[in-house]
Amino acid sequence: MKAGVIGAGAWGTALAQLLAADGAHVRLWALEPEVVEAVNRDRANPLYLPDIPLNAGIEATSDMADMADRDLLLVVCPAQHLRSVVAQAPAGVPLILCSKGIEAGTHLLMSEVAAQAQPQSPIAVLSGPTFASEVAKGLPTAITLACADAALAARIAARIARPAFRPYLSDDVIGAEIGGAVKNVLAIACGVAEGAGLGLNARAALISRGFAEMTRFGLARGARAETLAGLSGLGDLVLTCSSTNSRNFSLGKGLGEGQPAAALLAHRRTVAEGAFTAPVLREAARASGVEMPVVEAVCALLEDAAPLPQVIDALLARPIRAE
Ligand SMILES: NC(=O)c1ccc[n+]([C@@H]2O[C@H](COP(=O)([O-])OP(=O)(O)OC[C@H]3O[C@@H](n4cnc5c(N)ncnc54)[C@H](O)[C@@H]3O)[C@@H](O)[C@H]2O)c1
Ligand SMILES: O=P(O)(O)OC[C@H](O)CO
Repeated sequence: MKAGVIGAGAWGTALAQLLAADGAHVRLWALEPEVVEAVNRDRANPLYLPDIPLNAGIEATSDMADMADRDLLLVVCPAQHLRSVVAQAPAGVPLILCSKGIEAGTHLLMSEVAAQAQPQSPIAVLSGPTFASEVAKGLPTAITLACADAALAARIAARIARPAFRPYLSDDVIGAEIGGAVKNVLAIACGVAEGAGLGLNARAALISRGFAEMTRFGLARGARAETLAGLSGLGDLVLTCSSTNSRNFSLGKGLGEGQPAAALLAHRRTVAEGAFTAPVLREAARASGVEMPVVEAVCALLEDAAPLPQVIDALLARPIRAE
């Protein structure tokens, strides 16, 4: 299968590197002409994945028409741009969605957005605990590959699996997507706990109670509990809530240190998806009557709606209830 990767940020570049590791030709679509030039001329992407020499089989382009001969397209743009990006992709080619988020306004998951933007294209989702730089360096990684069509999932798995990159198959596309979207918001919360010096007990509480929120929301949207407890849910939650390698965790750390959200978000080149997902998730959860107090707290901090001590007090003062 001839693979194309749409989006040359950290994750798209790392996936292109993975796919080209065996000498295969991989075409990488980048928005920025300087990224195309750097990949083709210098075998590097200093803007988004610095210090990683890229494989010779990666050919960058900024022309989406160059993706027309691909058998498989990995879509790796920020979630809020996925609709417009997928609409430009060639029709009918299987799309593997790697973005993590929920679309603002529609509350749709990426697979639902892609199905509207490219109704002829089969869809799969690739999601799990995967820091781009580690995958690009060939460090061991396991990930969920979710697809309603088991035969297509097997074909994709055969194309993307490597000795140190191990996909686990699932037919629960919605569950895989909800885990990836919600964990980014919870990682902001854990970053806040770190930045504010609240301690590791607080972080563990946020991970566990955050996971309860993810599960409530996921079940309400038709996800399966075992998917949420797998790589794309709990696995990614644990990864992203424990390291400043996570952009979402780092954003939260800044908030916890008292820096204003607007300053932290202004002029960012890289994407902290949780900042975009949080208000959409709050809206979607409220609309379906799902309680998500940690998500509500993250929104309050991102919107500068209340000072940090007040947000923490409000979380701690919630009524005692059964776990
Ligand atoms: N970085 C990771 O480790 C990682 C791992 C798994 C999943 N993801 C997900 O992959 C997606 C992409 O993240 P990333 O880390 O590769 O990005 P990044 O933060 O490294 O780079 C930002 C990307 O956004 C693109 N972009 C900016 N404006 C755009 C527009 N108008 N239209 C299309 N693209 C635009 C840029 O070209 C660039 O590719 C996100 O949803 C993220 O959650 C990232
Ligand atoms: O840097 P983050 O917070 O966007 O996390 C990257 C990946 O989603 C981790 O799986």
